[in-house]
Amino acid sequence: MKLSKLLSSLGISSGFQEVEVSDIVYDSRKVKPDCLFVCLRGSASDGHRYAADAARAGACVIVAEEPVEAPGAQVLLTGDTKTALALLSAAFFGNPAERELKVIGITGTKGKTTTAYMVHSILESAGHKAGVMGTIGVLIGDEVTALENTTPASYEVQKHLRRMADAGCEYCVMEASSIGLKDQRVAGIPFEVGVFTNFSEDHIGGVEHRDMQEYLESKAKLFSMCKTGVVNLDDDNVEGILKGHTCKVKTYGFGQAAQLRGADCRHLTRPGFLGIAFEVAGELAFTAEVGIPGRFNAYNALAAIACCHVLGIPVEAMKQGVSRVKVKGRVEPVPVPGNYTLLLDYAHNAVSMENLLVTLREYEPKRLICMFGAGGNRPKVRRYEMGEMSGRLADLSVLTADNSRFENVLDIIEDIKTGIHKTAGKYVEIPDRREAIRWCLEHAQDGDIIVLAGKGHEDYQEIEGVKRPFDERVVIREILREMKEKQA
Ligand SMILES: CC(=O)N[C@H]1[C@@H](OP(=O)(O)OP(=O)(O)OC[C@H]2O[C@@H](n3ccc(=O)[nH]c3=O)[C@H](O)[C@@H]2O)O[C@H](CO)[C@@H](O)[C@@H]1O[C@H](C)C(=O)N[C@@H](C)C(=O)N[C@H](CCC(=O)O)C(=O)O
Ligand SMILES: Nc1ncnc2c1ncn2[C@@H]1O[C@H](COP(=O)(O)OP(=O)(O)OP(=O)(O)O)[C@@H](O)[C@H]1O
Repeated sequence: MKLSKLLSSLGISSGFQEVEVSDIVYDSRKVKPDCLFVCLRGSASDGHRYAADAARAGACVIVAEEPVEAPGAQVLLTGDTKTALALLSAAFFGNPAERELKVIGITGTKGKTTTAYMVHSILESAGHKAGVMGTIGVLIGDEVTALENTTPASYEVQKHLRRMADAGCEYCVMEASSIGLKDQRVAGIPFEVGVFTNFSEDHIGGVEHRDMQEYLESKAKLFSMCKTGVVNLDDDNVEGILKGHTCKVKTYGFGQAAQLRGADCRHLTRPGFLGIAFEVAGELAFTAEVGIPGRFNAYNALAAIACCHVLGIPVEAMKQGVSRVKVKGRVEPVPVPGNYTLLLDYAHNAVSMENLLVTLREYEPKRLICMFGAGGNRPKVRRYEMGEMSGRLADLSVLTADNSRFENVLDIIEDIKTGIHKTAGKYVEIPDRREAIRWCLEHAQDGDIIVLAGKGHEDYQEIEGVKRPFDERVVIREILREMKEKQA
């Protein structure tokens, strides 16, 4: 693409010699001839240090916030290279969000992935092709491409928006993480709708947010980037989220003041299926039956319904969408032949495990069985806490491996047991995860709820630095087949 065309996205029309730019790159190790290199200040390093290397490797233009040495390349100085990267990338990929796609952004501490998949399910039920971008990866049709971040670097965001537009999508539903918003990874995207799910303490410290105020302000940015903001009126921080907003506002919640209200939540249960139903009132009136369990999923469904209401989607598609929704690894049911329920969930810390087990307990299982392990080379306190939580809330804990990384799985299990021993919780230890799943399936009784926690959407197990294929859906199918063959 011509440099002049790219620079017009930054409002620059003169001062540079015209060249053909082959690509945009922000990592000097990936520079290719005639590319434009953007220097970013990161958490561990500073791209400005690599400007000279990038120029020597063939970059023809360097975008920087301070003068840099760049032999043979033209240097463009700007006040904010992160925003520049976002705008240049949008132009490089032909501005897919301006011309071809309606983009919906979802922010909040919890429920982003689930709400995104609910909006996607409703849109597809209404006959609209939509893509999803977030923690699970990029979904286009049935194909999922993994991502390094929930909200990836702006160049990747724009590249995947282009892929969606080329695949004929009308919509992109994307998770806008607070760090993604702070880092300008979605800068320049004219969001059709921004959705706020909820706000609580998370992502503070280290390379993430300085404090809660910065975390809240980062999320709030979405509401000056979208046409309509759909916000949870029951959340205590809604005022903070809307501070400085420039969008129209649509409210949802289970309280009386919301424009779109939920009421009368009730559990739906039959063998192999758990869901939640509620009444939608206010601007719409119908019964929503959600195909995944938990009161929090009634909130996520109401958020998705409110978002689709703004988009003018008919009620019939909303009903169908929330009842059909499946989110990989988020209280995901797996079909089994017996009269019990088997679920996969991503919970891999004490807070999510508490949320999950308290929610499942509400379905009054005969026994609640929780199979889990804990990550190696991660803080031990997480293992003690998870052990204590499962010991307190499950009828039986099955202790096994997760991503042990470079640690011995038996040592990790010992740490989990330290937590369990603070409770009267029963447990069994089966260090091999496949064998632990087999044990659960062989010992399942009618009315049980068995949850395999920790891996969620992941399809690998990381042991000694190697990611080995391990998709629990496949493993379960194989074990069930072996059990059937043994019986025959
Ligand atoms: C702290 C943080 O957000 N880091 C992100 C950031 O990398 P960084 O700032 O650490 O990069 P750096 O190593 O300091 O390097 C700075 C610059 O110098 C460049 N460089 C570096 C070395 C070199 O030799 N040459 C060179 O050019 C780098 O390419 C980069 O442009 O930019 C990378 C590319 O966009 C991200 O992948 C990376 O996310 C890391 C993996 C991460 O863990 N981020 C977390 C905190 C995050 O973003 N999480 C959110 C929220 C998730 C949630 O809601 O649960 C997310 O959206 O994923
Ligand atoms: N609306 C909600 N309120 C509270 N907890 C929720 C809500 N939705 C989901 N959860 C809990 O959080 C877990 C993660 O849900 P989900 O992946 O949808 O959220 P997320 O915001 O994408 O999270 P993450 O950024 O950690 O991936 C769920 O398994 C559930 O236990």
